[in-house]
Amino acid sequence: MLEVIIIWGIVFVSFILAIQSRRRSAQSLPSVPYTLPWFGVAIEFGRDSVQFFSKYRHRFGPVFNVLLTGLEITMICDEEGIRNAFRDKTQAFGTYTVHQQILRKLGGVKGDTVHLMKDHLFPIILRAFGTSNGVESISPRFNAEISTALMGRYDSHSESAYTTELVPLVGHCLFDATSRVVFGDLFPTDIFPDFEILDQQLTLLLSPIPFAARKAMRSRDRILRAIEVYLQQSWNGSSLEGASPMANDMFSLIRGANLPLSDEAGVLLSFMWGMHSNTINTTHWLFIYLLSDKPSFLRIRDEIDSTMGTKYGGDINNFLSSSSSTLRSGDFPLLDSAIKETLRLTIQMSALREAHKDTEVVYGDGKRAFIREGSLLFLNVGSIQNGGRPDEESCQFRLDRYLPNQKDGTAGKQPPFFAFGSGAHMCKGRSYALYQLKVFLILCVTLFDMTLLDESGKDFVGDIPSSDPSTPGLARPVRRLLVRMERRQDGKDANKGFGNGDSV
Ligand code: HEM
Repeated sequence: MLEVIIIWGIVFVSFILAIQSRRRSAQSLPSVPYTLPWFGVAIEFGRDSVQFFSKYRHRFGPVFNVLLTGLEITMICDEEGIRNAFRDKTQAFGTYTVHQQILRKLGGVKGDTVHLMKDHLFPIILRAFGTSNGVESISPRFNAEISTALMGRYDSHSESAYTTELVPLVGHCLFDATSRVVFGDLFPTDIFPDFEILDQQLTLLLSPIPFAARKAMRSRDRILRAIEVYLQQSWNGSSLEGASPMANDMFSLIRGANLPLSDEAGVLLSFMWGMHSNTINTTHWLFIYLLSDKPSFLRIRDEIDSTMGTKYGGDINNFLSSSSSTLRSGDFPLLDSAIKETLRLTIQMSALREAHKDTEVVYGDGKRAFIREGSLLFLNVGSIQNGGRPDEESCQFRLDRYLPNQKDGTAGKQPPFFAFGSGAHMCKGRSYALYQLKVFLILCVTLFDMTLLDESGKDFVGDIPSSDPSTPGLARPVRRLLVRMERRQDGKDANKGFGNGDSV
């Protein structure tokens, strides 16, 4: 009997809170209606977040409130509003909540390590991965590791051509290379399949029903155990054997915080997720867009072949041993545009903020959205970057959209681009991310003829596979695609020195 009274009591209080919350929201912004107290719009949002935004943006305009698992969130789908929230002139917004969720649920961290991460580790990450000097210092090792990873996979097949799944090809090469660059050769790169599951199921893991993500939790636990073993074996009291200076600086701070070993591993896992997930997914999409569109692919290949010939004497080894600054000099403008276009289309939404005080966000043509202290703000970058409706031109992949000085004047009409965020919390690893994307694509295109295949191994025809609508960060394709890799017979000069065990 007592239990029944308690349960009814909870239900009653939830309803009152829900009604009050609706009344309060109604004073300022429109609210998406819901029937389930506390859960709010969770089911509709979780099923297809892209459709959710498109529907309610159309109905309520670009700024509206939702109740999502007990949290009152203001959704902003407006360029001016997003720009202003990123700029955060009144310093009203923080990122504590989102980092805490990542550390707790993805990293399994039990203690409070958000300040360690934000205030101490992020500046180190920015110096190493967000500046040209930082990337310059790690690029020689990255070039060597990525070539070994790519050619190692090719050499392990006896035939001159082999077929493989696109996701593991891209994922393994980038994951292995960057993990070794940062953490050294002792790092257990064989955790990649578990990392992939964790990334795939992240939305479920972050949801209030994490038991639905049991598979991801098991993967997380296996990864944590492997990182713990790595730390125990490679830490010699002052450095991690073979690791980069940035990893040593980071880990010295983590060790200095006197955390249990499991939390140390969890902090590293959270960092690793930020370092790999978006980069791997973007590279994956870049290949899908280019390989499914032959004319675009051939234009990119011509650009790469021609620059390889004129600037690097037709030898990819010269390219790999050159300074990373040469890649920033605008020698591959079409490739730069293709990467930006891929990011524009695939980043669905990117930023969550909490309001430390009552404030306002100016949006549209001067409208003001009132944001109450304690509520959350969701900056829905995807809806302003890619138009949101499949019939719109801005939803199509256009290789030269971001080419500078377009003759037809379209450069002036480029859609907004916030794939790396903006303002104080802009991505700390953006320079390294772009560097990896470029080098990997240039290597693949120079050394291989690549053909995209469908699940049955036939040449891929038709539309670009749709993305998983439940992933709120960077889109993931729902279809499994294969790729045939065959050593290029033309452009032999650029190929020289590669294959059959030769290394850079
Ligand atoms: C294509 C690859 C990448 C994309 C699209 C990307 C995108 C983003 C975005 C949209 C944010 C959120 C900004 C915000 O909340 O306002 C972010 C934050 C961050 N990114 Fe990246 N990222 C990429 C690669 C990387 C890499 C390689 C690293 C290296 C470790 C990295 C480290 C970080 C960190 C530490 C933050 C948190 C910044 C803060 O809250 O101050 N990212 N990234």
